[in-house]
Amino acid sequence: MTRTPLIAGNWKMNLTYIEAQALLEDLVENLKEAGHKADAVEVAVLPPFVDIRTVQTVLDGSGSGIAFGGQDISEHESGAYTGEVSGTMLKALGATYAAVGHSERRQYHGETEQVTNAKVKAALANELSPILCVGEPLEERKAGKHVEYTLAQVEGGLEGLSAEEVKKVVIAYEPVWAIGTGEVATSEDAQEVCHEIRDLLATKFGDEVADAVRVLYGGSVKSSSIVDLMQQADVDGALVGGASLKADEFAKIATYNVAA
Ligand SMILES: O=C[C@H](O)COP(=O)(O)O
Repeated sequence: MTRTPLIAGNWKMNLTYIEAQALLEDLVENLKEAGHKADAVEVAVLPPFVDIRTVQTVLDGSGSGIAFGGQDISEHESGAYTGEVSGTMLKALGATYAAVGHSERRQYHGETEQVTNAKVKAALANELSPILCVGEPLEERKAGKHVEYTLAQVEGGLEGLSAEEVKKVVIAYEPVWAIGTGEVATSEDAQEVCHEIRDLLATKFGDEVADAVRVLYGGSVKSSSIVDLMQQADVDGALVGGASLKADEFAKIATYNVAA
């Protein structure tokens, strides 16, 4: 099984819909100039909810093959949940992905393992691929417990899913200490944990599932670090924050495989 690499840009709480349109138009152009082949490396963006309609309009008919998704999804299907956005709403816009359990959601919005698991299920129920984010804070890494901590999050996020459902999930390993800090985990650090995640998937869901699931690395990824990361056997792409806000830099990351 050959996994198609995925380079996903998480815009976080940045860009008005007008800025989003300009960035995306630049990105489409930069990817074209850099020789991006959508069937070799998949590119996706995760805009703020209010930008998604604009993103859909720019991408529709652009021929870029860029996918998009939500940075979050409600665990509920519909109803009196003020401020929430449902899987049905995202799907209706043509979204492919929904990020779930990002460390910023866990940290600033108190999202528990149970909520994360319910959101993974809500995404799958709406034919969206969840990007399940996991990763340890600095204390856990210092204590040498980073693998244990991260695998517990993977198990929690996938609780109650069938093997067929797990195949549709993308897992993003994002050590919290490397997010937005400029501190990139070494490619060996990324490989160690991504490999353990794949091992866990094999044990729990079988080799076919472990072979199919894409495991990304996230945390201060830049064009200068992507090539080494992508050379690791179990790293299938990147979840990019800050660097996805610059069209030329993000296009460079997404075309790491194109000879200069
Ligand atoms: O979702 C993306 C990650 O939080 C990484 O963000 P960063 O590339 O700004 O460190």
